[in-house]
Amino acid sequence: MTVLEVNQLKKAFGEVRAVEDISFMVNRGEVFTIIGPNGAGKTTTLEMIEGLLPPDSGTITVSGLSWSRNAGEIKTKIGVQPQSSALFDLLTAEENLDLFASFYPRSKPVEEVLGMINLTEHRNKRVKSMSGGQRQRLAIGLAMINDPEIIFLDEPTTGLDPQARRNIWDIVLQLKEIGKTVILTTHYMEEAEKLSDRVCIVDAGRVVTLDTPEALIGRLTREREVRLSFLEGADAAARTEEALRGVPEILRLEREGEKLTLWSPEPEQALYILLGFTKEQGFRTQHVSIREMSLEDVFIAFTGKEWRD
Ligand SMILES: Nc1ncnc2c1ncn2[C@@H]1O[C@H](COP(=O)(O)OP(=O)(O)OP(=O)(O)O)[C@@H](O)[C@H]1O
Repeated sequence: MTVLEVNQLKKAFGEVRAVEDISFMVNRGEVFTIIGPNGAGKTTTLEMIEGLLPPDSGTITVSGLSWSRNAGEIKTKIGVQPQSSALFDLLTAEENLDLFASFYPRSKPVEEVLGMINLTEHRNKRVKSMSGGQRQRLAIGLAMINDPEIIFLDEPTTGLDPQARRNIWDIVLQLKEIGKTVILTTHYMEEAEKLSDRVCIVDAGRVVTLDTPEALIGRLTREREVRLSFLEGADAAARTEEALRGVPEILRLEREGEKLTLWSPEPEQALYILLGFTKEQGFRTQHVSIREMSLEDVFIAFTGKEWRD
């Protein structure tokens, strides 16, 4: 069931065409991640969906409602993670949650939210003495205080250390478990791959591709990189390289000393041929690996830009 539908959104700031044409639909209960290079239009898109910025054209439907007619109702259905700078520094975690809860006619018990964001023990800690990770968790808590259907998290893990980042992943997965829809942006590829049901890649204000991480990776060329090295050293590697030239399953070969790398659309078959030859010659191989494609390869293939991490 669709909970969010975005159709042909456009937004310009003077000469800057931040969002050219963005359309997508999000299903209930999914983690939907928007990724893209710097300035691709991700934040502008989120701000339009969140009702903070009016689009120049296009439509946004949240659970069948539109901002122009049902703004009050939409506000009860969405939760937006505030910038951690918007938290009240002198208030405790619990006081911040109480305050935000008072803005809504209906809210989730503060106790429950503290548990979900793993701040029960720190409920009486003031924001100003919290770590970056604790502040981000509190910001996510504020986004869920009105028990919304859709939760927007704009780069919730940027600048956090790996452990703090993982703690945030746990919260996202818990939200998914209880049936919430999460719209996420991130600059971390591993995060997008791990958390998302579907990933939408935007570039220059347009959707360039949208699918599950697995399907996106599967759409790339089936060529795989196979690496190995030879215990007998460079000579054995050179002789194997020579023997494999012209094998139809092997598209390309590169050698550096005792290390050999090859590219093949049928890596298992290529390895079978290669190992047949090395066995015959009495060469011993080690560090054999087939590199799998990742979301990072998808990103580079679709945007032509390196991923920044
Ligand atoms: N209020 C504004 N006034 C003028 N230009 C803006 C404004 N907000 C965004 N832009 C411009 O619109 C483009 C898209 O910006 P946006 O912040 O949506 O990109 P983003 O994909 O979120 O980028 P990042 O990954 O760097 O956060 C950029 O060129 C940006 O400079």
